[in-house]
Amino acid sequence: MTKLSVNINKVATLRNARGGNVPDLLKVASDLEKMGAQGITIHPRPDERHIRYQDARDLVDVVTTEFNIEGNPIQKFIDLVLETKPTQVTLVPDAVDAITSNAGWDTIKHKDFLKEVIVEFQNAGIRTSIFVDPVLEMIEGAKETGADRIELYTEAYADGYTENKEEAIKPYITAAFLASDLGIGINAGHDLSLDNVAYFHNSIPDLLEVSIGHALMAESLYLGFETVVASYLEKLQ
Ligand SMILES: CC(=O)[C@@H](O)[C@H](O)COP(=O)(O)O
Ligand SMILES: NCC(=O)COP(=O)(O)O
Repeated sequence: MTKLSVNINKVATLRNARGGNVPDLLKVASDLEKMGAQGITIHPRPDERHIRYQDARDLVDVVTTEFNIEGNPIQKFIDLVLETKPTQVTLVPDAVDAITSNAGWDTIKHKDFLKEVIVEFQNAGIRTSIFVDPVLEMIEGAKETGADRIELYTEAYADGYTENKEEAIKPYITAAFLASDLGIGINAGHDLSLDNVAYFHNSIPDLLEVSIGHALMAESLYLGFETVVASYLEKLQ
């Protein structure tokens, strides 16, 4: 079964816009779980543009499904994850000033660093995932790092979906089969949406989790959280 983990970064964006606590991030996370979300994902960036480090500390006592914290493993992030001990940590190599996550890891070049960080999280009982492009050498490199899972970076799939979905999905299928052969769990995320998620899910074997935020929030502005979450769950059956 593929779990839906809802990324609530953009709820924090709206909250921060007025400096208060509306919408209440903790209540939204809890309500999303009541509506069927099987995980909550956050990505506390160094500039705390949306999710704040304190949000992670508060959410760990609220989230009852799977709690996934994503981020670039700078020391401040490592310390936060070891302090809060979420279900999963997803390591993302994005630059501090990146408008959003925009690259997968070079798991060959950064093997030693990733191995060291991953062991530290695993020793704390935290499942580890690393954000990668669907490139076979990077999947093989991910195996070498000891990560429990990979998260396939799906922006390229989403970009190509409308034009030619059969072509857009090809590298992801190949990468997924290799990951499965290597015994690595498969997550996926970035720019997945109600339009493109079903085809991805139906094409990728052993897909354990999708984390979806930006599109889900935009879709919910029109349709509401309950309808949108239910639609995602139906497409992930
Ligand atoms: C890693 C990834 O693709 C997303 O999880 C990321 O959290 C999106 O970040 P923003 O919400 O800041 O665009
Ligand atoms: N890891 C992907 C994620 O959490 C959400 O990405 P997006 O749906 O906001 O692009």
